[in-house]
Amino acid sequence: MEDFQIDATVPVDPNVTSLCSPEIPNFDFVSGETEKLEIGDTSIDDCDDSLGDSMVCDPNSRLVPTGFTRPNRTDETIMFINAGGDDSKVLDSELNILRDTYFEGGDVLRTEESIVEAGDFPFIYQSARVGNFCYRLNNLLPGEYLIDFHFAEIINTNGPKGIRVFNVYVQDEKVLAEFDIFSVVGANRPLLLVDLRVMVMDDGLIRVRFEGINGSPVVCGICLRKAPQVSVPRTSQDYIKCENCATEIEISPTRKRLMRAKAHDKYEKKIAELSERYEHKTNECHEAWMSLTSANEQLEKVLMELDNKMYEARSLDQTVVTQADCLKSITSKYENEKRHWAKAIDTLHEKIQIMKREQSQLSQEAHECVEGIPELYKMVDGVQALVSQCEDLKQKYSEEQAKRKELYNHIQETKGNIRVFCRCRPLNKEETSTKSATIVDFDGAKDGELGVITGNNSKKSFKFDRVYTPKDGQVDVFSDASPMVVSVLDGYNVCIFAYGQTGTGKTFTMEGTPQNRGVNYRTVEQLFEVARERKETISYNISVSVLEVYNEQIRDLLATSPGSKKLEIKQSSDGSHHVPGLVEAKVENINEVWNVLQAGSNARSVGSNNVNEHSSRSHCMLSIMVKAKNLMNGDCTKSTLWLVDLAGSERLAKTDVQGERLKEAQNINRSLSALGDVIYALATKSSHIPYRNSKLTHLLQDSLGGDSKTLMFVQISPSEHDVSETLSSLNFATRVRGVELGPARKQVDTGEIQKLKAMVEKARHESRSKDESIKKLEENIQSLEGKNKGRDNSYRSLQEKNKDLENQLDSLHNQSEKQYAQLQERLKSRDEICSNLQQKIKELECKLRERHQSDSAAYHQKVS
Ligand SMILES: Nc1ncnc2c1ncn2[C@@H]1O[C@H](COP(=O)(O)OP(=O)(O)OP(=O)(O)O)[C@@H](O)[C@H]1O
Repeated sequence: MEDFQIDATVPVDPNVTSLCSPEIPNFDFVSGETEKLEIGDTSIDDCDDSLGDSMVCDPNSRLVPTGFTRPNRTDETIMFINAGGDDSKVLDSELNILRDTYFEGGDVLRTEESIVEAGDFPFIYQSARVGNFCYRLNNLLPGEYLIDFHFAEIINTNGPKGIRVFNVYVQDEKVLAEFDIFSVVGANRPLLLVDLRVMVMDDGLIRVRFEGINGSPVVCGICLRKAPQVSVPRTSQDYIKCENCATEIEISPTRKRLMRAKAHDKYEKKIAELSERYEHKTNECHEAWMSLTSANEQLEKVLMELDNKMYEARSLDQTVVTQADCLKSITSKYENEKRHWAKAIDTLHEKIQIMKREQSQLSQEAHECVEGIPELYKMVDGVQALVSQCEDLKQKYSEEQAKRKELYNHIQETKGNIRVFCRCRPLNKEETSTKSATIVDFDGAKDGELGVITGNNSKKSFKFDRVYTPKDGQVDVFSDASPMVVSVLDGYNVCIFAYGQTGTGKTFTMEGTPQNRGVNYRTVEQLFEVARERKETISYNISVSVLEVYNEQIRDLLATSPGSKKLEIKQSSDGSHHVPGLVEAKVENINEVWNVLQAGSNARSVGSNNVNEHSSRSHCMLSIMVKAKNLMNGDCTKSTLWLVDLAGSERLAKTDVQGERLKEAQNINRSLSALGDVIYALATKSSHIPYRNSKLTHLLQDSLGGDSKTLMFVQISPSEHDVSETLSSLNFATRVRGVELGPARKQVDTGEIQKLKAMVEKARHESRSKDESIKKLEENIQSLEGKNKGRDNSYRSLQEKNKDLENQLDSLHNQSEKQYAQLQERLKSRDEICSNLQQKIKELECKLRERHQSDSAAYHQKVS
């Protein structure tokens, strides 16, 4: 390798001069086509200086150094191969070297680009062999040859530097180590390494091998020349030729020795000097190389940093843009929220105004209420006074009622607990048609007197509590009976029965007709009316039973399934009598009562061919049970009203009946006699009252005697044909009434009765007026209390509402303020972040600029 000396033709570039890898000590690169690096060059003048004046004109003293010739293509060129081999030229026609040239490996690349500084052979640089490859040049004559290598980075100019670092071997000796074309000349520039001296041995073979270290080797062309003969100064001869005149000057042996010694010294000196220079240059090259490498590295780093900074700047830009967008959206959101909250605040303000108005109104109302409180207190006092008055009145009323009851009872008693009303029916159609005479005289009827013409112009007079002529209607009859009826509501047992001959109007008086309702219906009607009147003080519970007694058998007329079970009269523990199993229909109003009565009437007709016939043979009994509760004092009473339509009284006397009819007649007779006996025993205050002699009296036991009141309707016929029956009935009635009261007692009664009546009326009137005033007072109190309560409630509710609204308002206000503050804070923090970011960006930009400037300066500095 030390034998090779190379001239390199490189473009004139002020920045690139004489660069050489330290690993290639034998290569010199000469800048410029015309310039020569005169390493080891010696001129004849130097010889003259060294040899003295006598040597100046000696031509042999001009020695031309070898190995540093320009690569001109002269006759000594054997062949010229470009990388592809297609443009290769073999200049030595005697040798067929091209045919024996082998290329192994690598690829050929071509380009149309031309390199202007390529000298006489631009075409060489338009193709290149790339990759690891080898040339084998055969059939060369033994001897020395010179090889030129043509390189150019034209093929892969755009690739990064340093990827094509390679070694070159000639004859298996490394002639180029880690050779990098780009680092020497850069891109698109030719590089010519010339005059690699190679010795061809007897085999006539030259092997040139390219191997990459980093990337692929590149070569554009190879030129092979014969090495010129080295001109040796003719120091061995005795003569030297003058360079000016070509005169041969004879040299003496001494001088010759001297000259030789001198030349020897001179050359040695020159060699030493050259060695020194060479060493120095090598060091310089090494340093330059090192500095270039470090500069490159630094440049790399700087560029990397620059890239990083650029990337950072770009990312920061993007961040800034994103932040700005985010900020914009936040701002718009904030604006929207601001608008929303402003609207909400406006609404709240409106609400506050409304609420304030309401509050002031409420306050006003409250003030009014407060102002009205004394009045209210007065009213309350008044109400309290009224309440106490009311209580007082209630007490008085109770007392009055008790008194009234007592008086009423007293009146009833004075009238007689057993009262007898006589009623005469009109002549019926038959009697009228037969022009039957009327034997009843009603002249004293108003005074309860009745006369019956018995015949022979004799007249028998009777006196009763009331006498009703045929003209008297049902209303007249009931008006007298009603006070007794009302007694049942006062807790007295009452018994009303109709007695008389068949067809004299018993049923008519008791039941009546739908157009002319009788005592039964009117009694119950009155009971409900009075009960309704007294409902504030007394509550009544009324139930009804309907039954009949036929042949001493009790039959429930309200029983839905007339049972086979025999109904019996039982005595309760409290002494009252009742019939277990008897239907007691609870009635609330008169319509229900009417339905019950109708049901009883219908049941009575069942199983009978002739209703009237049957009715005359049985006792029809309507029992009205009254349970009363005094709401003022809690007193309870239980009383019964019996309304009895007795069987015809004439049955036994009139006919001489047999069998069943006789039995009926006997039963009727017995029961009516028993009734008479009981009434008689009561009147005479007998120790034993024979109630149990018949089912009729047994059933009526509780309503006959004691405090109970009895009313008997004795029904008579006006017809002369019924005179005996009429007299019989009137006698029976007289017996009942007469024995009971006696005429003297009745007489005494008249004045007192009037007096008591007036008292009762007065008491009743007072009681009613007091009741009314109490009611009114109570109503007033209630309404006042209600109003007061309502006002209190409304005031309270309004106050609560007001409080609620105020609380809501406060909370809303607080909430909105909090949110507003939060939003402001967020906005502030966003602003700060933004400004910080902007500041950072600015700083970074500044830094980047500074870094860029400093780096570029440093780079420039380094490069320069
Ligand atoms: N005061 C009166 N005014 C008009 N008609 C009457 C009066 N009293 C009875 N009558 C009529 O006389 C007839 C017989 O009356 P009612 O049937 O009531 O008699 P009675 O005594 O019940 O008979 P019985 O004992 O057979 O049941 C009926 O048609 C009735 O309308």
